[in-house]
Amino acid sequence: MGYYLIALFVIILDQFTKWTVVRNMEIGESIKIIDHFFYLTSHRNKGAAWGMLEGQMWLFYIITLIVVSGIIYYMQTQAKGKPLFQVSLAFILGGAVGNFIDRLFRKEVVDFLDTYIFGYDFPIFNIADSALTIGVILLFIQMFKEERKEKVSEHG
Ligand SMILES: CCC[C@@H]1OC(=O)[C@@H](C)C[C@H](C)CCCCC(=O)CCC[C@@H](CC)/C=C\C=C(/COC)CC[C@@H](O)[C@@H](O)C[C@H](O)CNC1=O
Repeated sequence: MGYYLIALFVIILDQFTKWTVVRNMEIGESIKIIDHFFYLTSHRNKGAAWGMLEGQMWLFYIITLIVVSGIIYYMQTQAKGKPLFQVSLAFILGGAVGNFIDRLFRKEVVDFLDTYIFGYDFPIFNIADSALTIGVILLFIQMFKEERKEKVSEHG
């Protein structure tokens, strides 16, 4: 149950930051935080990453519901007793739900984290995307750990 609180925290932080951007910034408005590195730019995305599949909301609902139900199933079964596994799933769960709420009520996703560190044309993203990406990375680390553990036990 504790791990769901991580997802809840991600959702609340994600929705609060998006709500603040929507309330205080015009679309397209940009606030410089660190010159040439980091800006807050109010942006909307009707698609997935990089604006893929723009407007395909039903597809996004279906994918998100599959992702969310898969995660809850894994949290109740395979991830039992594996903290890193649980935490990575909780981050992905929080991110997926955060963007799902936007897609449901706004029919688009609010983005505002505008960086030039990852390469000039890196898309503008949000807290939910960050949680999803962190969750995916942690999941890979977890899978790598599991694989190594099996290797060691095989060879003793
Ligand atoms: C992060 C997944 C995108 C997120 O997926 C979601 O919601 C999930 C739960 C449901 C989608 C319907 C399906 C995802 C398809 C997978 C995908 O797309 C592969 C992406 C790779 C990814 C590593 C995992 C790299 C990085 C992306 C970005 C930067 O992330 C830090 C760009 C974010 C900006 O394009 C921003 O405008 C996006 C906008 O906020 C809507 N966000 C979504 O669709």
